[in-house]
Parts: sequence; structure tokens; C-alpha cells
Amino acid sequence: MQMERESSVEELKGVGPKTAQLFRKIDVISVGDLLEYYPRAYDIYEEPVPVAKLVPEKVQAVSVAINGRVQQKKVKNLQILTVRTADASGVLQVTWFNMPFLSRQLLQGARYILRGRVVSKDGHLTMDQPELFTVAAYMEIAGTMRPQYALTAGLGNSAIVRAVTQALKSGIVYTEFLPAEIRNKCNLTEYNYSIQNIHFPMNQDSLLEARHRLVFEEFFLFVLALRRMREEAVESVNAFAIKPVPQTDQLISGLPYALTGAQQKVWQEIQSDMTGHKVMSRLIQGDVGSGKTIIAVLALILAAGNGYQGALMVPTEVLARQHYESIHSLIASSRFPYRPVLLTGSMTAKEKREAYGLIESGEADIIIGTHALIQEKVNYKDLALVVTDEQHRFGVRQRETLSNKGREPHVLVMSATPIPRTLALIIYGDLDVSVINELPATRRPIKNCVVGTGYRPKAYEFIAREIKAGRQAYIICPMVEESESIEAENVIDYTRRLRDVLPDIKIEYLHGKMKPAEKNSIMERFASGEIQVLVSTTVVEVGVNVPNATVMMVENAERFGLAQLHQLRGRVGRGEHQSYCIFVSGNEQAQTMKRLNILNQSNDGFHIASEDLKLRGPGDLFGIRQSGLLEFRIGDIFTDVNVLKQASEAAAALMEEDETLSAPEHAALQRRLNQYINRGTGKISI
Ligand SMILES: Nc1ncnc2c1ncn2[C@@H]1O[C@H](COP(=O)(O)OP(=O)(O)OP(=O)(O)O)[C@@H](O)[C@H]1O
Repeated sequence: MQMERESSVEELKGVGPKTAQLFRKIDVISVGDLLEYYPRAYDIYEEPVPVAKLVPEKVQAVSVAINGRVQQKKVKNLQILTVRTADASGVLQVTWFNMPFLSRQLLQGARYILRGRVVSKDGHLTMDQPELFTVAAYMEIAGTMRPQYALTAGLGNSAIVRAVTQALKSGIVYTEFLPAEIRNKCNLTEYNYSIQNIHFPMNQDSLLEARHRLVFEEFFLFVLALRRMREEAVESVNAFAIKPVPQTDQLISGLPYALTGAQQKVWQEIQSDMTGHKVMSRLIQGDVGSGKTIIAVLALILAAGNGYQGALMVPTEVLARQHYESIHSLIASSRFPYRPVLLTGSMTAKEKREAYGLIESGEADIIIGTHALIQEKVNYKDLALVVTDEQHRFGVRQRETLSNKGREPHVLVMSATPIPRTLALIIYGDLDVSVINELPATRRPIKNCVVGTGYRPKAYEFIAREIKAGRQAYIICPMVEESESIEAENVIDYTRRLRDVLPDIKIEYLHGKMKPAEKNSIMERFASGEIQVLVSTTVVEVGVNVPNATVMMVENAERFGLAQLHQLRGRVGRGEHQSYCIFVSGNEQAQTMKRLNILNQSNDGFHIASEDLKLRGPGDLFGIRQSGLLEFRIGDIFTDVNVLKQASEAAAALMEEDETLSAPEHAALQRRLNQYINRGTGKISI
């Protein structure tokens, strides 16, 4: 049977409208989307062990018989069911919550396989909420790798497994779209085999083969799409009459600092693009804190100074507000007659309507927001420039729809992903690349240390001293709140404890689950200096700019990718004060400390990510995500750099041979590429 990737997930058996709605939340609409919803990890269903061999705190399978009456009680809203189980070697107490139906299913004396985390309570072994299998059912899956998917509220792992299983049911065949020649040359497995094995690997080797093919495919489509865009863009002429304006020079001379040579050069490049004959498609690449924002602001002022609108689109609400505030005050202090307007998803309907009105009438000159900026309801009067981040690059068609006059706006993309030029040319193949490769001269290198949790009292003393000197600090924890299954610091409990240790210091917390208004208010109070220590999750990772903050302390640093830690470190050292970074590791194993020490030795983001990979080894495929910024579905630009190069070469060779993909043997690829380009959602959208 042939199934199409375009079919809706609702066509799969067992997926009703309700489940389809839940799938929509994770951007899974078609069967193709589901097939590409790759697992984030795998669980190996190991052979069951005897009770006596169970190790506390580990997830294990055990084969036991029901050895007592099933007891039920109700505590508040919780239905608690407990039962004694045993084998010849020992007794295991088991508890399930809110699964009362099990009391009818569990048969006295019958043998089951239970799988879960074992805990030792008062010398007794217990297992809470284990998975329950009949012996026969477990034997079928024992030894196999089971996929673990990223979940959303209401959609559990087993529902996703069921849907994927349906989509891969034997007999269903999907069209292979990679040309046979490329598959042979690059040693790539066939599509159906690869999809089957990425979700349900036969073994480790088949998983690696499958992953290689799918990473290649993802990069290959990406590079082909970029080439398409580049070709289309070559023909686009600059439809705006833009001339240099005095306001940009005025802004530069009013800054409390001088632009670096690199900033000046990049600004010149942008100015000549925007005043030139072609539509600008340019990327500004610069490491954390290199001063990209002011360049974007200059470009927005140039558009406004010529009577057009400019939009600045950023990934988070916190950032949108921060940029709005700083642009607002720059404009006010320079006495420019331009009106900045904020537009974000969390604004009230009334606020939004007001913003839409200002945008449509042209009263708004500079529009700052999240991707609410590109929704249908927004009608720009005369949009000439869009500044965006690398996650939201625009295709030509999107550019056209943005401008109601059908003119393509200039596009400026900002990136803090530190990659070497050869790679940048592939990843940003559709863009001209400008690099800010120089930090402001007033910057002092950040002082780093990697320590164990025993160092905390000293770190707090140090933070208290910095606060006394008028500075501020960030403390990053991996979790929002306490979790039963993960041992790591969380912002809520941490803040409570820290307030006891530093009672005279104003400490607040911030995390992604807070309401937008709360988040904004915390960020504003931190930016204004009222909050002195901000305990936060990684929501502050990208772009947050509070130059008075001089200490970054990261708890459970071992849980983060080094590139991510580098981004976090970039939140300090943004002003003239000496800054410090304290990486606290939850374990002091030699390997962990060695890895974290790479951060001590280098400030070069790409070097850091690559060294991390060498230490972890390429076998650690689904470990910590490296980049956090330029995220593909399965490929990783740091760890899969060789595949990226291979895919880029293959794409170039194919274009050489059949640029329009019109040969019959390329028809399936053409179709797949169009789907990829039109999809418009997903992580890297074009
Ligand atoms: N030439 C300069 N000299 C001194 N300070 C500067 C200079 N250019 C920018 N700054 C200041 O440096 C800080 C960081 O700049 P900016 O926020 O633009 O960094 P960025 O490149 O966007 O970094 P990130 O990727 O971390 O967001 C800001 O406080 C900004 O005012």
C-alpha cells in the first residue's frame, strides 16, 4: 500500500479529531510531519532482574508475582492503589496513582513484568507508578530500543508511539525522493528503512545508518531550498527610494561609545545595500555581545528617515520589550520624529488593535515584536526593512506578502551562532554575510571558574560583595520547579533558599512558564537595577542585555551544552565592569570537570562546541543539544559538520546537472523540495 506524506494524521487508524488537535500543538499536521517527529532519546527495555538485584534510583524491569491483596484508598483527589509483589529473592511494594482500574486487572498469584524507578524506603524496596506488562507482552519488546518523544500536555509517549506505528505499518510504502546516484555515492540508506529505524531501531548500527541518512536529507533539502531562494532573490530589484539620512550619523555621534571598526564596516555594507539597486538579504554574524543591536537600529532609522517602515522581529517577548524600551529611549533622547510600536502575542486584544491601526496608517515607523509581526492581521503601510533572527529567515514569497504593496522588503538577519566562514557560506547560502569580528575595546575578558557545589558559600559571599559595589547577578538553574524524576536545581526552591542566605538582597525568579506580564515586570525591574539577583532558567539565554550585571552563576552546569553555556556567559561582560562566570557542577567526575574546563580556556564559541564533541564522542548522538540557536530537526551543525559539507557538495553537483530538477528521475525530489519550502513552520523555516 502506498501512503502519502501529505495525508492528514487523522487518516491514521486511532487518531481522531481530538488527538489530531493535540498533534497540531507540536506542529504535526500531516503524516510526513509525524514521520519527521524524531525521537529525542531511546529507552532500552532490558531483561528483567530478580528483586534482590534491583538497584535503588535506577529504572529497571523486574519479574514478580502479585503476592497480597490490592489495597485502595483515596487521599484528596488521588486514588492510591498499593500491592505487595515478590519473587523468590525478595519483596517489592508497588504503588499506582489514579489507575483504579488496575485493581480488577491484577490477578492474585499471576506473574507480571514491572518497569520503573526503584526507591528504597525504610529498608524496603518500592516502585511507584511502574509500567505494567504481561510476561508475553514484555518478551516481545525486551532488548529493543523504544523511542521517547518530546511530549505536550495531553499527548503522552504511548499515543505518539501508536500513531507512528500506524504510519509505519508493514505494507505502507513512502516514496524515496533522494536520487539513487546520490544515495549510492554518499552511502545513504533507503527512506522507508531509515524512517522505520529512527523510530524503532533494530539495533544501534541501524539507528546510526538511519540517522546519517536523515541528517543528510535534512541538510540536503535545506541547501537546495537556499539555492532556490538565492536564484529568486537575484532578480529582485530594490523598489524603495532610500538615500542616506543625517539622523543615522547623529545617532552614532550621540552614543556613549564609539562604534568599533567592525561595526562601522558592517554599517557601511548595510547602508550601501539599502541604497543600492538590489533587495538586501544580509546576515550579520557576531559573537555574543559584539554589538549587533545598534547596527540593526541604524538600519531601522535609515528606513524611517526615508519615510518607510521598518520591523524588528525577535524570538521572545522579553527581548521584544527590551528592544522596544531601548529603541524608544534612543529615539526620544535624539529627538527623532519616529514612532516605535510594540506588537507581541501576549498583548490584550485592545492593545493589539491599537498597534494594528498605527501600523496600517503609517503612524508607526519602527515596529518591534515577536512573530506576531508577520500574522495576517498586520497590514503594513510601507514596509521597507525586516530585521529578524536566524530562526525566522524569510522566503521571497513571505517577503512579498509582508508588504501590502507587493514590494519585497530588505531583510537583515542577525546571528550569534559562532561558526567559521566556510560553514557560514553553506548555512547562509541565501544571504550576504557580514561579520562583526571585534569586541568593543572597553571590554575586559570574563573571569571564569568551574567548581563543585561545596563552593556555593564562597560564591554567595562574592555575589554579595558585587551587589554591594552596585552590580547585579544572574543565577541559572535547569528546572522551573521540583521534579520527582530529575535531580537538579530549580528556580523556585533555589530562590527561597537563597533569600535565607542573603536576606538583605532583592532576589526574584524568572522562568518560561510565568505569565508574559509577570516575566516582563521581572525583567524590567532587573534591568532597572531594583532586582539585584535574578534566579532564572535559560529564558535569559539569548539577547538579554543588562550591562550592569557582572556575575553569571550556572547551577548544574553539567546539564547544559557548552555552546549554550557560552551563550549564558555572554549575558555578562557587556559593560565596562569586570565580569565573572561561576559554573557549578552537580558532580565532580573528572570527565565532567574536563568538559566544563573547556569554557575556561576559550572564548571562541565554535572551538568550544567542537571540543565538546571530541570529548563526548560522536556516539553520543542524542545527548545535550549543542547550539540551541540554529536548530535543525535532527542534524546539528556542530556535531554533523561533515554530513553538512557532504550534503552541500551533493546539492551543488545536482544543481550543476539539473538546475530546475526537471529530469524525470528528480520528480520526487522536486515535489519533496516544494513541500519543504512551502511548509513554513518547523524549526528552520525558509
Ligand atoms: N562599540 C561599542 N562600544 C562599547 N559598547 C558597545 C559598543 N557597541 C555596543 N555596545 C554595548 O554592548 C552591549 C552589547 O551589545 P548588543 O546587545 O548589541 O550585543 P549583541 O551583539 O546583540 O549580543 P547578543 O548576541 O548577546 O545579543 C550593549 O550594552 C551595547 O550598548
